[in-house]
Amino acid sequence: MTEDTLKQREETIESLETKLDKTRDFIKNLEHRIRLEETIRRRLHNTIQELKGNIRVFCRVRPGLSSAPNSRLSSKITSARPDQDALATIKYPDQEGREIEFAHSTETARGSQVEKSYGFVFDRVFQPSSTQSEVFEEISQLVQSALDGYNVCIFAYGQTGSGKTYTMEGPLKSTSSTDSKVHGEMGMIPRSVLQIYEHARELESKGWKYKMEGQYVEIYNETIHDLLGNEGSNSSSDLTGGSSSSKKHEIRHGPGGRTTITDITTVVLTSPEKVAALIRKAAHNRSVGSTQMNERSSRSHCVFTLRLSGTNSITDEASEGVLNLIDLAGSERLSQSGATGDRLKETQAINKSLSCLGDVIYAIANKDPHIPYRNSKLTYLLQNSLGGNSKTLMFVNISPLASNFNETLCSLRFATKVNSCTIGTATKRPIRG
Ligand SMILES: Nc1ncnc2c1ncn2[C@@H]1O[C@H](COP(=O)(O)OP(=O)(O)OP(=O)(O)O)[C@@H](O)[C@H]1O
Repeated sequence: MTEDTLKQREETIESLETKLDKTRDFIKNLEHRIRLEETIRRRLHNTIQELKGNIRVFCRVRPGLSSAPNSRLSSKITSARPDQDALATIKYPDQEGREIEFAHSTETARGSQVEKSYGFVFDRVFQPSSTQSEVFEEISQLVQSALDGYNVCIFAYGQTGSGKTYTMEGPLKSTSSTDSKVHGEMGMIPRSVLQIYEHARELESKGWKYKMEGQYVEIYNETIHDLLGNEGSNSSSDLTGGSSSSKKHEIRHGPGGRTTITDITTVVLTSPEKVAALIRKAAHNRSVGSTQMNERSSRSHCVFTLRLSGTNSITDEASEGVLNLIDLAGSERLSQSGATGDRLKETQAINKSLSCLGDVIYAIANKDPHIPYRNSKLTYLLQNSLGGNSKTLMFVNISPLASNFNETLCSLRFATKVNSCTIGTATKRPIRG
């Protein structure tokens, strides 16, 4: 090689190195801008959520019974007799999907029929034809908030058989099947976790690393049961088999607004498959309870908690958010249930804890000096996830049957009260350590 060629090559290398340095600087600059934009996105996202209100109510109407009734569904709608299975007259008057109107005829003392109409307005009304994915689209922004470091509570409220579990979990088989129709029926819990996984993975390129831990508990007759526990095991779970533990669990509120439950199983969620296994195990433990306690699933509150801790090694930011998804116990009134003995005790416990939930929400909205969190296990457990530091959404699930009209009216009235509450501005949870 001549000296000239060598020199030429050296010059080319030098020029390429300079170009490479410039490109490196450019990339560094872009990465810095992306990180800044992520911080701005978080702030803007939160502002949008605040403008929408920190407490929102969505109404969802379950489809009617098909010609070949689902036996579980028929047996759940206890007050419906075949001759009363007619659908109520329901109208959805507005284009925006926020209004619902129920028409109901009653007989006067003279035996003539009068039709009365009852109208309600919510943040969103989902008709029976609404799919799980349409419903999730409306809550996905809220789920994102938990990843951004906020506390989020999503409740499903309504009478037994109105579609609370379907909304939250979907049909049980949907969490394990790859069949696309069944998969399409997945409820809010698996969809939330999947979305969180996807976002967390995207955020890795911006320096964020997340740890996700899940817990699933049942509150039955004011007692906490671990739905992920194995009899005789301690705090870690392999999510296989097992039945609900009979251990006594206490709620503890620690520093920095962190709530823990003693002796509870916490599962580190490393894959969507693990979430599906978690839901299957919780459902199994619940059904074990049901056969022993006569349809216990309808008589207990189920709380799925996902704790998301994130750290950013580049910007030194940290966030800790909690997402609670709660399938509340059936809300039917005592007079309707005709309960006696143990059933009466159960119904009283449910009614008390549901009215405590209402009281807590009103007290927060009224800025009362005393918020009665301690009046029920459910509100005490959710103390740090309800109030100024949180975002709350309530689904009011309702039945379309005319025979369920009175219960539907009660549910819609409760939900209207909740909807009239405005909870203070949410702030991020303080970071531990
Ligand atoms: N939107 C829907 N689309 C199709 N099926 C639904 C829908 N909502 C509910 N169902 C079906 O209706 C039945 C009762 O619903 P689900 O078990 O969710 O009621 P629930 O309110 O959770 O009752 P419980 O208080 O007993 O837990 C189930 O068989 C469920 O699959």
